[in-house]
Amino acid sequence: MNQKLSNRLNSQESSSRGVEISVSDVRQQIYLADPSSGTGSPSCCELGTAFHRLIASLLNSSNAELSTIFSGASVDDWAAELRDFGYRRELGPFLIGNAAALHGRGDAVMNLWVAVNEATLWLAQLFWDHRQRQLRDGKRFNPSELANWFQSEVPLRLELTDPSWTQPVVLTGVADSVLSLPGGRRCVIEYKLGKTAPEADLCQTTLYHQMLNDGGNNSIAVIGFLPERSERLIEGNQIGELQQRLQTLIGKLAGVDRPRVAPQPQRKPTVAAEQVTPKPKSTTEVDVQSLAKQLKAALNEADCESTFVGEPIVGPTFIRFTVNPARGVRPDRYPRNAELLQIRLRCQRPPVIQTGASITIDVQRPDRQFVAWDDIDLPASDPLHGCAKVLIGVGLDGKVRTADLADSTCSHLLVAGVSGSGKSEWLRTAVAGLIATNTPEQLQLVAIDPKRVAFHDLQGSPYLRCPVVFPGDADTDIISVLDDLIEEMEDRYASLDGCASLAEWIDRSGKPVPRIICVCDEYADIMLASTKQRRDIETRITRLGSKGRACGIHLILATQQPSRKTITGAIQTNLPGRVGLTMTSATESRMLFEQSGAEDLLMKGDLLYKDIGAPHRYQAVYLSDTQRRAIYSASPASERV
Ligand SMILES: Nc1ncnc2c1ncn2[C@@H]1O[C@H](COP(=O)(O)OP(=O)(O)OP(=O)(O)O)[C@@H](O)[C@H]1O
Repeated sequence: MNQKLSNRLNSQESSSRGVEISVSDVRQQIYLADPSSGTGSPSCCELGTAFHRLIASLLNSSNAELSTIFSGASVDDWAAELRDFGYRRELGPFLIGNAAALHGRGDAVMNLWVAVNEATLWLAQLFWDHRQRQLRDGKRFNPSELANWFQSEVPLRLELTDPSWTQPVVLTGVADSVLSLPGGRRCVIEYKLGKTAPEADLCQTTLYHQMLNDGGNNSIAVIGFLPERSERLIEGNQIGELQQRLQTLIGKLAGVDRPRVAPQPQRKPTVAAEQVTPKPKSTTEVDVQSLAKQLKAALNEADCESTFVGEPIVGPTFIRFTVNPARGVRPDRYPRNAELLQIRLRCQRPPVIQTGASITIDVQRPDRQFVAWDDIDLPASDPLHGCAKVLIGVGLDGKVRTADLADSTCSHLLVAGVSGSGKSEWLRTAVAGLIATNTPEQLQLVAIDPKRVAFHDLQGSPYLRCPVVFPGDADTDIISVLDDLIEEMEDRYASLDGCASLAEWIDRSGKPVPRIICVCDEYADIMLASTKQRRDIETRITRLGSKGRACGIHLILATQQPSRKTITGAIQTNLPGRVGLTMTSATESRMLFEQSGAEDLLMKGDLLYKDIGAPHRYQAVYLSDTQRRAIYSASPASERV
């Protein structure tokens, strides 16, 4: 990052006060207001991340590498060299490392490859033109100066004020790239892979531009690789009106555009999302009939002649068709032909197919809906006991599914999913649901955060039994955190005095006793630190898992890596409730559910949940950063009026 920019960011940070809101919150709201304009997300999240990494890595090449790349005699040579270099350094290792997850997704990989070609050609042309200008002006072309043009992943922060607001709003975000051209002009660039949501992308970029505080001279560009390059450039003098409209929306989202009311976290936070978040669309807005026709034709092509049973059910994420196979068609033909169905129905992932008494085929909705926190009802809370129900998601019937930790079938939860599948969001929403339905006398949280980002906002919360645990910090001993829970468990057993459960104990004493819930994001990080640590942690998790429920101590553990090393036999047995977000392979899905299926989920909170019986599919509830902070920092229920 250049010095000027870094100075500005530091000074902005120190002067910040007011309600904090992130650019991605604003983007999400704009997308939710018109999801028909695109998928809202890259065509495939891991591929999008790989693409970003490749561009950042090219731009961060060493001087020697840049000199080699730009030694050719034509712009095509430069592009070829950039592409080969990017392949060797980023793309090749990514494709090899994710071979299993990318199996059957040849179209998406091809798109990525075309996008990489387009992106390297674009960069080569940009630099070539610069070289030609340098030569024309009699100046030396120095490839290493190009790297200074771009700053990747630039963190930005800006305090906004408005006369009609009750307090300032602090806007935060990370811009993909800031291009500083010779002559002082700067351009904010967002790279998008695939058709996302053009309006939301433009607004996001406009906000980054405003956060750079560059005045009217500089332009913004949203450069998409769809996979062919598409560029939307807006000059500085056209940006003002858009910024004004965005400021109005930000005021609403942050809840500062009207007199503030006392926080009521038991229900919904003060975010004015109801004004911008549409309810899920009715079934008539998806062309279910034409999708059914396409599905029937694809099934016939796959020699899976079928009769459709009942009406298709339209959920927020996918549409479920139930079919009966014609005589002579074996049920296992359906999953084997999932990839053909994916191609014919033009879906991102193969449909999830479950076979049983009849066969269900879940086809991704072309206009996927997210389930906003404001659209759901939280589980009821008992004045004495509080509520032990954890939000899982919303099912096909539109109903909220919860897991009752007081129940032995789901007293502890294991959560797994690849990076970007929505694990951390799910955990944070689960914690928000618990906070919103309990007082600190009814609930104590132990939050373990190896990635340091999942529970940061919880710090200082009265619901915490101990400060948020960041494994790796010098003064943090994860084993003693678990030992403290075991000690508390043994103490509680000594006090239960014949009561079979925490509920019975509370009823007998007439006083609340807090349920203790230990939530850990990415527990593989602490498990795999060393063989000894792995054994030590496994022993403690097993003890808490086997005895914790009766005295109200529960574990919710998440991991990106559901393997034999992290989900050992003892952990499998003692953590009965399973939340599976998108996984990299059928093998990982089997680790959690003893069956495949989670590898075909659609990221962003699309999940399977299982306690007893077969897994069922839900869409996790979306809680914006602002809403989450409002709930995490709201006064506890006991102080509410
Ligand atoms: N329920 C949801 N509804 C809508 N979007 C969601 C939902 N859950 C997650 N997302 C989107 O998916 C993105 C990735 O989510 P999240 O950070 O929770 O993934 P993750 O699995 O924890 O990844 P990592 O392990 O890399 O942190 C989020 O930035 C958010 O935009």
